[in-house]
Amino acid sequence: MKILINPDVSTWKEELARPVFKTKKINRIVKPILRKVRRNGDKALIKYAYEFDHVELEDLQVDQTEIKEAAAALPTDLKEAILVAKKNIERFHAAQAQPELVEELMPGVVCKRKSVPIQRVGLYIPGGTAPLFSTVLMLGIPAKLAGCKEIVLCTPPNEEGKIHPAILFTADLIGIHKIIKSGGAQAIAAMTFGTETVPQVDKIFGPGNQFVTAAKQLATNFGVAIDMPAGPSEVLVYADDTAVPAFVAADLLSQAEHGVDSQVVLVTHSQKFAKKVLKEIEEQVEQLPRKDIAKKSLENSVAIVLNDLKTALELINFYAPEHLIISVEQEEEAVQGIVNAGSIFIGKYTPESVGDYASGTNHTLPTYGYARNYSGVSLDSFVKKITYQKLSPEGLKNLGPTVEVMAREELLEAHKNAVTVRLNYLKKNS
Ligand SMILES: NC(=O)c1ccc[n+]([C@@H]2O[C@H](COP(=O)([O-])OP(=O)(O)OC[C@H]3O[C@@H](n4cnc5c(N)ncnc54)[C@H](O)[C@@H]3O)[C@@H](O)[C@H]2O)c1
Ligand SMILES: N[C@H](CO)Cc1c[nH]c[nH+]1
Ligand SMILES: [Zn+2]
Repeated sequence: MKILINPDVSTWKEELARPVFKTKKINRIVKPILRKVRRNGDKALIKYAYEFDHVELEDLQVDQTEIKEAAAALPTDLKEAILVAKKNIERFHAAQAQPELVEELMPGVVCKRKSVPIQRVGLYIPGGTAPLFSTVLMLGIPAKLAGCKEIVLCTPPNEEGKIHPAILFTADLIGIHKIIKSGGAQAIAAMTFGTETVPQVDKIFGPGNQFVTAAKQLATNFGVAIDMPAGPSEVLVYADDTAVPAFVAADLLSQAEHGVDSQVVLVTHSQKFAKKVLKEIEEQVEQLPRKDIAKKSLENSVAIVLNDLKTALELINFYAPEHLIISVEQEEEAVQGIVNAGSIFIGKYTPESVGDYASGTNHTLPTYGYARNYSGVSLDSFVKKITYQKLSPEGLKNLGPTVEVMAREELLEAHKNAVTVRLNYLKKNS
């Protein structure tokens, strides 16, 4: 991890570039996968499980016995932890529900807006290098709260053709019963087109590696919606001398261990502090089971020393991190100055990992700088908002002339007539 001192604004883009494969290169791999799954359905999923997950699958769907065995295999403390996390996530997401909106805008003109669940949703749970059962909570809970009718979950199997028991236990706890042993771009393709075993869905959710993220983006060409591009994890820590270097190092490593393509950034005001953090990282990383992954992603990472809060805020908003930790004396000013971030962790006692698991917020968040224009997953992501309007005869008399004039000016006579025939009818019959 290199240290940069007051880099010029013109260099920020290059210095903070995320370590991504070129879209063209990734699409060359992913497009044929989509095509083959569309054409060959389950057969293609089985073939790709062999090629990428090194397993010969007989059945793609997890059966009830596997789910029961999973519950029995989990230690009690883990089950209890999952229940605590579930409670917080459920409460925070249930509180996001918006009541039906009704407004009478003119006498007799009533408009409404109501949230309606997206009927068929697909949840992708990463499982390549770590079994992210916490993501089952993050996606399954809002899907259930929203009232989605059909929920399918896809996740890659291990080399024995099994899914991690914590994923199965959590899915069962939430009430998701269609669990498919398929990962990567092929799983996204299956939920996009449907196969013999995997139902076609209306919207696909979930983070994943670059193949998954690219497949999700391509899937939108085939009528399916996606939550957002949620790719390799990242964190930016903004810390001054009041922060604890050991805490900051631990936070940076917590996201660096996700994948070799993760990126972590430290923004601070003194080179001395940056050096202390780097020294801590060097020591702490050696203790990690995933140190090889973490070390690789540290190569993509950077510590930036900037003179003042204003420049720091400019850089953070430019980078638009997935996760932002703020551990500085001018905490409130810093928090208020942020306009681009997926989720913000405030103060030295708020590690990013609480949000990953159990604080209640959602951990499926926009990466690659998409925090500039996307929100993280929430209850809202699982609903559509339908609007309604109803006019009484009085309402039509009040509003009709306005519409007639506007339609006339747009040269759309049929639009105007739809109002005029009714107004004439009302005149004749009143
Ligand atoms: N942004 C977020 O909210 C968020 C949340 C959790 C995790 N993540 C990220 O999710 C990612 C999880 O990645 P992962 O790899 O561990 O699991 P994954 O489940 O996303 O991907 C594993 C699958 O990738 C496919 N694959 C692997 N190599 C391939 C190749 N060469 N060609 C084609 N397909 C290939 C295989 O099908 C495999 O099953 C990490 O990058 C992590 O940072 C992000
Ligand atoms: N940090 C990831 C989101 O970028 C989520 C996660 C799951 N488990 C641990 N972390
Ligand atoms: Zn994490």
